[in-house]
Amino acid sequence: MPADTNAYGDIFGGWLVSLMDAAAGLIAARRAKGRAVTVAMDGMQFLHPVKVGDEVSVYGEITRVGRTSMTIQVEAWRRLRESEDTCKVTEAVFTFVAIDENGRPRPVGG
Ligand SMILES: CC(=O)SCCNC(=O)CCNC(=O)[C@H](O)C(C)(C)COP(=O)(O)OP(=O)(O)OC[C@H]1O[C@@H](n2cnc3c(N)ncnc32)[C@H](O)[C@@H]1OP(=O)(O)O
Repeated sequence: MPADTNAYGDIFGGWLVSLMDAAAGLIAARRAKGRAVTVAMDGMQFLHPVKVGDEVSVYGEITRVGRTSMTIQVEAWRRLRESEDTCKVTEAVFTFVAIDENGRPRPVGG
């Protein structure tokens, strides 16, 4: 069986979560100007399947900045390979914490 799909050709949810985590991590590192780690992922919902060959796009934005943490809303969208049809397949709220070289939380800064 392919590593990223089930027997019916649907992408595993974990593959999408990984993509979304990576996207949120990019946003967090950029905002924190340094290393940031995932501390929580909330509100995950899978609304539609993704098939092999679909185009997947991931969008994220920071919705809150705390002292050391950032909340990032992430959505994944699918476009059918041979059509303009798109739909949101999943969304989640990620919390990242900026950390220092010892792995301890550090202020995100202004
Ligand atoms: C296991 C893995 O490999 S998972 C993938 C990668 N992620 C990791 O490795 C992270 C592992 N976790 C850790 O190292 C630690 O939990 C840390 C460094 C992220 C946080 O350390 P803590 O001692 O819990 O820090 P602390 O209690 O001071 O909280 C830091 C911030 O995170 C926030 N926070 C902590 N836990 C949560 C949570 N479950 N949900 C939302 N926010 C949280 C706090 O509110 C605080 O935010 P603020 O400073 O903006 O007010």
